[in-house]
Amino acid sequence: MLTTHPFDDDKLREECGVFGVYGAEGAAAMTALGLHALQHRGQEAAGITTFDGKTFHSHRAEGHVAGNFDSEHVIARLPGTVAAGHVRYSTTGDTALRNVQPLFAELVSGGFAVAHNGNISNATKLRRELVRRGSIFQSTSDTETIIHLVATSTYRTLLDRFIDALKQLEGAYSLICLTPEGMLACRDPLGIRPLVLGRLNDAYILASETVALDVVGATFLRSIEPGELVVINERGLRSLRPFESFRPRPCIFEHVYFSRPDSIVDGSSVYQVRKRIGQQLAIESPIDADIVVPVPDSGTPAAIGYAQQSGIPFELGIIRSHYVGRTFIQPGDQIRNLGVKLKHNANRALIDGKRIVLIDDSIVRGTTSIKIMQMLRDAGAAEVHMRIASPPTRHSCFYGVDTPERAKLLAAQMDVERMREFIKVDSLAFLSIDGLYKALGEEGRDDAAPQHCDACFTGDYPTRLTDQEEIEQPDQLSMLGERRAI
Ligand SMILES: O=P(O)(O)OC[C@H]1O[C@H](OP(=O)(O)OP(=O)(O)O)[C@H](O)[C@@H]1O
Ligand SMILES: NC(=O)CC[C@H](N)C(=O)O
Ligand code: SF4
Ligand SMILES: [Mg+2]
Repeated sequence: MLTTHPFDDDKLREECGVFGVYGAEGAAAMTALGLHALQHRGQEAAGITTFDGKTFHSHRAEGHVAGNFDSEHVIARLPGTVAAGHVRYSTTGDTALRNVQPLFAELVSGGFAVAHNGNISNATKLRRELVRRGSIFQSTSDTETIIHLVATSTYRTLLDRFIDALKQLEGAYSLICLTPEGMLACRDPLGIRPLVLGRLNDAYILASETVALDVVGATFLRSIEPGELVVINERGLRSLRPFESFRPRPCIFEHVYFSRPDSIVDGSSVYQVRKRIGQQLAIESPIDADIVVPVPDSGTPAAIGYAQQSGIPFELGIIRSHYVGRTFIQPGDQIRNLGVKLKHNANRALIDGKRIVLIDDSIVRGTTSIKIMQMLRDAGAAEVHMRIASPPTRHSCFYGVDTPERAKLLAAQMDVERMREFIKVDSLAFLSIDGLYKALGEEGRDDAAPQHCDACFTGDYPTRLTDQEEIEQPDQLSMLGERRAI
């Protein structure tokens, strides 16, 4: 099976990606392309469901989009002008075929397929109640609770049932659903996870990120607003606001790490924001050095910004192999420990004798930093000053990002000085939380009403975390899988 990250389990990984097409010939092939552009968001599994006006068709598999959706006969088995697709990194429920999305069920209203990016923070509680009332779950995914809530709602129309279901959810969800009555897509009331709308001739396209619109040649229309529900059918697109309105709290980490730099997220170019983050970092934590070196890939735009602001030359002092992770082998511990060395290599000719400013976007467990640091010393670096383009990651994410448990987050265990000693760098500094908001065009963080979710930095979770509050009863979690932890 083709998967990524076999060498670095337990890291802060990506999340999930969703893609939808309404009203285009070859909707499945288009969805495969869209998912390919979203592959960085989830590499455990991929799936596409289509509707041909009468019947739903589905293909779901573990592994990457390429390899599962690149053959003509797979696409030929997915006819229809309407499609929804998903790439997955699990947050609730194990990595098994039964949890691969889109999930599908036959309801009283006909077929219902759902693709979900996010995580429902009261899924265990909802599931327990549903099971008690007779629901028979087919998966261990939080996403399946949505299907059962729609199925068991006492409202008459499918739309009202769907809204009734959404109102019972807590946490983060960008959803694309296929029904015989059309496509339903929505963002949770705080807009924690992204979702954008595009147009390709007469078709509507929905995607987690604008890069997926670009790949099929669609025009970006706008972001789906936090709390917005769109219904797309043969009469066109209708926008509804089923929730009371809140101040949006979109995920700030999309800008730091998750989204592709060529995407526009909530109106901002990810690349430009990352460059501004680097500039801000240079203002906050200057240092005398010979070269600025990024930890590729995601440290690169911030390093460009740091170099431009400080006037210190930018150099590719570390080269990343793009083939690591694309392997058929799941290695044992001994090989796993070689991981970052296989992935990154010091560009010795450049490093030898130099004072280096090393830029990465984040430190999670510290695995990357420790190995890169050793590599730079071995290559003859005179000094290494590490600058991190985000505040210390001290808390787990419960909104669709597969973070390690809190005990494994380096910054949850140590203060910055101890981290510096642990990583063995000459100096270490993180971007301030206000600096991060400044890079996003704000004056700073509005502590009274924060403009983003930034809980992994601040611990300020914007929703209730019902399942976490009840975690003392471990038998509940055993239903949903093993991976959640505080
Ligand atoms: O402290 P750690 O646990 O090592 O995790 C942090 C590292 O993980 C991410 O990179 P990753 O290698 O996943 O992907 P990238 O190539 O997109 O930067 C992130 O950009 C950091 O480099
Ligand atoms: N990372 C995600 O958005 C995952 C979606 C869903 N919670 C799942 O585990 O399948
Ligand atoms: S906790 Fe962090 S990664 Fe998770 S949604 Fe909030 S900002 Fe994003
Ligand atoms: Mg990295």
